[in-house]
Amino acid sequence: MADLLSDDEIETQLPDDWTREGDEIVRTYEFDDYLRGVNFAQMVGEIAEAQFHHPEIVIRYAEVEIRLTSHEEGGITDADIEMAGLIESERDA
Ligand SMILES: C[C@H](O)[C@H](O)[C@H]1CNC2=NC(N)=NC(=O)C2=N1
Repeated sequence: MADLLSDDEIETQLPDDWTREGDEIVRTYEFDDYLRGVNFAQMVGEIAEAQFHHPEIVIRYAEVEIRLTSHEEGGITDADIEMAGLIESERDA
């Protein structure tokens, strides 16, 4: 059971371009077209399965919103921060 992060820990550990919204960390990625977003969502899903830590993924036209929280802990933990970092590194790949 991971510990909930403090407000300061979240603030300092949140990757660039991610924002905190209550018990979630959020980022919206923009794409040139819809299917690039769909493909990105698939990649995020694969990371989620590997990590066994699953975000909410909202696929819109030319953008994908990712929301992360640790449901069992009821807030933001290291698992969320780590997942955001993994998504960022895949996005940059
Ligand atoms: C039973 C529970 O859903 C599982 O242990 C995992 C699956 N994926 C999960 N994903 C997220 N974001 N939070 C969880 O607490 C979580 N729990």
